[in-house]
Amino acid sequence: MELHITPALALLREHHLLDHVSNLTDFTATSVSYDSRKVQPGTLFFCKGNFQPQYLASARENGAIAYVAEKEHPEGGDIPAIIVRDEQKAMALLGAAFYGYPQNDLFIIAITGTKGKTTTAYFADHILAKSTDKHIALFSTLDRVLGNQPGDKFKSDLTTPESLDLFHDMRVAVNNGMTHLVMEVSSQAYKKNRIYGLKYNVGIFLNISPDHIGRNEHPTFADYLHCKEQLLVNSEICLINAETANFTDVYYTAKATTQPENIYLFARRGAKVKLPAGVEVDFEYRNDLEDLHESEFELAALTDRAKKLQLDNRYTTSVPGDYNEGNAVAAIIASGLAGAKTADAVATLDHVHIRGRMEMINSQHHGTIYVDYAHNYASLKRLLAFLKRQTNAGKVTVVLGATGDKGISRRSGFGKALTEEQPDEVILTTDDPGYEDPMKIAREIDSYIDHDKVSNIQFEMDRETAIKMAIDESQNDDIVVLAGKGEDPYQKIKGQDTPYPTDVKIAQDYIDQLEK
Ligand SMILES: CC(=O)N[C@H]1[C@@H](OP(=O)(O)OP(=O)(O)OC[C@H]2O[C@@H](n3ccc(=O)[nH]c3=O)[C@H](O)[C@@H]2O)O[C@H](CO)[C@@H](O)[C@@H]1O[C@H](C)C(=O)N[C@@H](C)C(=O)N[C@H](CCC(=O)O)C(=O)O
Ligand SMILES: Nc1ncnc2c1ncn2[C@@H]1O[C@H](COP(=O)(O)OP(=O)(O)OP(=O)(O)O)[C@@H](O)[C@H]1O
Repeated sequence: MELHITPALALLREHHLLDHVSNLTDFTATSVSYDSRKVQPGTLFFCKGNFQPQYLASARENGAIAYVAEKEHPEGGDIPAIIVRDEQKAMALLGAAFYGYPQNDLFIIAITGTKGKTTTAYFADHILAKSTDKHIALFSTLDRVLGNQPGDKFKSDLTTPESLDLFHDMRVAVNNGMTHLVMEVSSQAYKKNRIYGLKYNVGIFLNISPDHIGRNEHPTFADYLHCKEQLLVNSEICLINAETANFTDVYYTAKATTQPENIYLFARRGAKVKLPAGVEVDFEYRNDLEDLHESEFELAALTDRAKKLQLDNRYTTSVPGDYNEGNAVAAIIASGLAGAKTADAVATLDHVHIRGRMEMINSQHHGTIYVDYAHNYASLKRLLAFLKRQTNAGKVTVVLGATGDKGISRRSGFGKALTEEQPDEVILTTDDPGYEDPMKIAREIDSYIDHDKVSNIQFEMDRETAIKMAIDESQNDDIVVLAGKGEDPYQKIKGQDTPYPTDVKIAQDYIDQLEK
């Protein structure tokens, strides 16, 4: 891989990003990096984010051949300085060019939404693994999978990687023979222009509700919505959940750049959807059976173009929860648009397992324990509403805390969801308190709970003890929900990722100990 200065400057000019160049020489970069510690001779270095000038000095020492920045830095010495109007945009464009536009060799399904991205991504990944004979790459919050060898799979640090990492990983996937990619797209990725210029074959918009609003994330809900909608602007085919909040706004954003015949809508049968005149729902689904272990639903095409995909069928998913039916439907349709057949979905959706999403631990005498990543109002509300509908379920106990230093609105959100859904017992505990006092966070959540509706509330700041308390107090048909942490093997405390065994391990070990 390489990038010559002439096409690099032409690309930046074309996008109106080039301000000026100093110390111009003829060079070809043989590496690109935004991290001075990874610079090697021949690297084009990007000064981005919380950049410190000394990083540029050390990049030069390590052999940087030129740098891209929003202003000149004396530490750059006499190497070429490419001064741009937007560093992140420039980095994304030059990154794609350096890695030879790997996106052109992939059918890309991109997924956004406040909730359900990871679940939908795993559903689509399973369907497409079958239909493409495992030529499918996955960029998710949990894992990044670039091929089928053991070394091609690793844990993700970000939901949507930094642009240079994104295009690098796409290139590796293409070189590994992958033909399709399923990727989650976070609103931050648009905010930070990590995916500037990237186009998708199919873009899925699942839902939106207030989240990720605050310091270091989005200043307002409008900004959050705007960032999420950029996914549709960049998609050749748009697939939208007609039940999403802000639907009209979302639909017209899609329509601004996509012909209406390439915008597909789906909704649950009977859902109250408000569509603009002349716009129809293309697919509807209806639940046939839901229980605590799986969901069975029927998908039906309503419009002629939807019928052409031949996806009408009854499907079973192994991840319970009515909201996961919507996620599965999105995955089935998107995969169908990528060439998968209904049989590929039927054969795969009933054995998808996603770490930290409705992970179920069965016990003989202490009910069923669910570990679920529900960590805001929308997800906790949907989860508890689903569990409440299971008529054979006994007492429901919820163990949860809220993160410190960010997502402050989640505290009132939890209080609201608990008040509305009224579990029998709540144990407030610790969940990534950061620099805050977990007891203070717990008291704040408690202050938003209506105690006339939910009266059995306990405080136990040691999460392991809280989980054991919930299990001790449950029996037979009872349900214990361990919410918020999902599969995290750490607690974020005072800037450190403090090792934590995971909710699943604690619960499973304790059940094993109680029932051996
Ligand atoms: C606010 C934000 O987007 N921050 C991201 C950003 O940080 P940054 O650019 O400021 O980088 P930094 O780590 O402070 O360092 C500054 C620069 O100096 C460089 N450096 C640093 C040290 C050194 O010795 N030499 C050197 O060159 C670094 O490589 C970097 O280029 O770029 C980093 C990667 O280069 C990310 O890890 C970091 O994400 C932080 C950790 C983060 O938590 N981001 C969250 C908010 C996020 O993006 N989340 C979304 C999901 C949430 C959603 O759904 O919206 C996600 O996509 O994961
Ligand atoms: N469509 C949905 N609507 C509401 N809640 C959902 C939906 N899908 C999943 N959830 C809930 O949200 C939690 C997180 O799901 P998932 O990881 O699929 O979403 P995500 O969009 O990737 O989340 P995040 O951005 O927080 O990583 C699940 O554990 C579940 O409780």
